Amino acid sequence: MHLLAIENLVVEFETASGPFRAVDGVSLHVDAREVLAIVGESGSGKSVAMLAVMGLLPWTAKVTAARMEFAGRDMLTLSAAERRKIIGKDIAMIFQEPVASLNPCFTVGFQIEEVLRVHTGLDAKARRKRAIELMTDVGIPEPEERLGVFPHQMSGGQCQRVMIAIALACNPRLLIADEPTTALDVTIQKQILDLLMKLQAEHGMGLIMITHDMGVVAETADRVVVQYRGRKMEEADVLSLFEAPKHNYTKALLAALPDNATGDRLPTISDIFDGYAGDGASA
Ligand SMILES: Nc1ncnc2c1ncn2[C@@H]1O[C@H](COP(=O)(O)OP(=O)(O)OP(=O)(O)O)[C@@H](O)[C@H]1O
Repeated sequence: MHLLAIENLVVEFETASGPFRAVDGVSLHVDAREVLAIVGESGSGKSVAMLAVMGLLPWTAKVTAARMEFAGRDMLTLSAAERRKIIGKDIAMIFQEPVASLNPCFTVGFQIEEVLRVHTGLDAKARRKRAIELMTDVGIPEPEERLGVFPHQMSGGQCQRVMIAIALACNPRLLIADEPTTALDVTIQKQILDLLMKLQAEHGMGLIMITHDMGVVAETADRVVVQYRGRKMEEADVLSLFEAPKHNYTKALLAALPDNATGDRLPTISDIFDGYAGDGASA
């Protein structure tokens, strides 16, 4: 049994110009202790697919799937109350903009302890102790003092560490990281990726890494799903994908890596993959 299994997921938004299909029949799975990267350029429906799993899409979104199971439970038929018990506890998500993801009005300590209050039976003293433990785990120095600060008093990297602490507060079985390093300085990106990989291994979590960056895929993933215009183009283990990509779009993503630049300009996806009609044509 997979930790998360999705079959034929479709997400359609009601827009002023009619229905818009952001996710078009995506199937994927992830197991415990496995890192699955979902890669594709901006707008390919990576975030929307995972927000559908979390139940975090606005009412204008219509979500259908042949199957959406988490740890053997059918997520499609869960009541809102049952889903709330799983989301934030067994499945947690971190986002691209750590500063914007935290509430500016509350201290970091309050925000970590609030998750523990909602999802665990810990009393106030135990919650504080656990919050200090979590701040230590994510590498924030002087954790006791830092619990009293507000998000704007921390750097972007530190805010992302706090978001990771909040996500890990209830020992989730699955963590979804949506472009977790994109908004951070290059020097900090590596630290945050290393931290995520260390915590994933220590906790034996399944991890879904949403990214547009093949470098991040190479550093983190066991298996990769390549998505384009809402559709899955290719799925492979990470070595096969880099050594023998099957789909033209995957080849274009790889060719657009800075290391593969030959002239004085970086190639873009459309330089390599022009004229693609979205029909799943492979090389
Ligand atoms: N609430 C919404 N209403 C209408 N369209 C939406 C809504 N949310 C997202 N979309 C559209 O769905 C498509 C997929 O968006 P999504 O955020 O999943 O892309 P992505 O691959 O994660 O890229 P990015 O990394 O830029 O977020 C985009 O075209 C986006 O404009």
